[in-house]
Amino acid sequence: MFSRAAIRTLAAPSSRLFSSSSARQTKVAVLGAGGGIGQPLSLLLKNDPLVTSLSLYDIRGAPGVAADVGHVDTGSEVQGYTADQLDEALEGAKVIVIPAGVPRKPGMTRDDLFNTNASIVRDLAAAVARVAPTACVLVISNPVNSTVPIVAATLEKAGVFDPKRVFGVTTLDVVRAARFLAGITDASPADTRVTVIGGHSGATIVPLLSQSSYGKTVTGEAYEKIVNRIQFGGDEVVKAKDGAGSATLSMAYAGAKFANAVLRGLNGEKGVITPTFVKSPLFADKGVDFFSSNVELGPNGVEKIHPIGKLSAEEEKLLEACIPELKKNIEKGKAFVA
Ligand SMILES: NC(=O)c1ccc[n+]([C@@H]2O[C@H](COP(=O)([O-])OP(=O)(O)OC[C@H]3O[C@@H](n4cnc5c(N)ncnc54)[C@H](O)[C@@H]3O)[C@@H](O)[C@H]2O)c1
Ligand SMILES: O=C(O)C[C@H](O)C(=O)O
Repeated sequence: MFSRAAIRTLAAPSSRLFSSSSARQTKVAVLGAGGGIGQPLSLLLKNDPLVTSLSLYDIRGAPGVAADVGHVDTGSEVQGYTADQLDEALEGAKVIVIPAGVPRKPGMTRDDLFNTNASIVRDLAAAVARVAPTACVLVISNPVNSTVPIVAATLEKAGVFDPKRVFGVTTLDVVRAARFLAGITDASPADTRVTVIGGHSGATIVPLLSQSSYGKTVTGEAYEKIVNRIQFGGDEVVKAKDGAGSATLSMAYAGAKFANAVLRGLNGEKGVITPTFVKSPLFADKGVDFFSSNVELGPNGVEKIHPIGKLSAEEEKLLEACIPELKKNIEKGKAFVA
């Protein structure tokens, strides 16, 4: 049915999504694995050659997802855990991805999710502090601008916070920016990478189009439009899903891509650089001590936080609008734990 070459192609791991360095391999845990993001994310992680063991936890449905994903013919072992098995799920995990929590419905902001998701994320972080205190924690649950400070403050309270190992996953903004820019320039998304800084909601999302060779050709109304689309891409999906949730498939792709970058860094690969929302000195003097910017990943997590570089006048204005909102979101997260 298939030629030898075709069989080889089918068996090869996806080179588009995952890059693989020679592997010191790793146990990865997904908390919220039964959800809209958790399921496809688990499938994609099963296909990542850097993952040796996949631990799937949710308050409902994870054993079923694990049984299903576990039949995929890649090398990693998969185990599912029920609501009362969180500690077992975290045992030995080096990377922990958290998409647990409720998604938006039309008309809601990400901040409207705070009341439900803050305590979910805090309780998961407390378990991480207890069982896997040196793991890298990748936070997807919204509102990311507040949930990352919640995770950091919870780990800090337990005396195990390492700013190099807590990440807000803002990769979907980067993925969207590349896709949308490719759409209006007819270039390949591989050539339209855009650094996106700030946070992960509306005005706190600041795309630096001026730093991209294709991006800087976009001006006037087209510029206003694409910035708005990158900042509010999430709303587009929420509206189209019409009450059935928010981005899950593109988020799973983005989450797997970022997890692979972290794994490559942990494996000692050099030059792994991507935007992510971390404890950062860049705008600490303005009271914003978590910020997304290009970060080099390495064997300990964050290796180096890159400066934001030169901004256009429009980007300076976007940044001005970002800072006060981000500050409010971060303070809300910290206050919740304090
Ligand atoms: N960072 C981003 O770019 C980004 C993108 C999309 C969605 N999100 C966010 O990700 C979160 C999840 O979205 P979704 O569409 O997968 O939602 P979903 O409702 O489909 O899935 C959430 C899962 O979390 C589980 N869960 C709830 N409480 C839990 C707990 N205490 N421990 C473990 N699991 C728990 C639920 O059982 C469910 O399976 C939302 O907060 C959403 O806003 C973030
Ligand atoms: O929009 C949302 O609520 C989900 C996510 O943050 C997104 O950007 O798609």
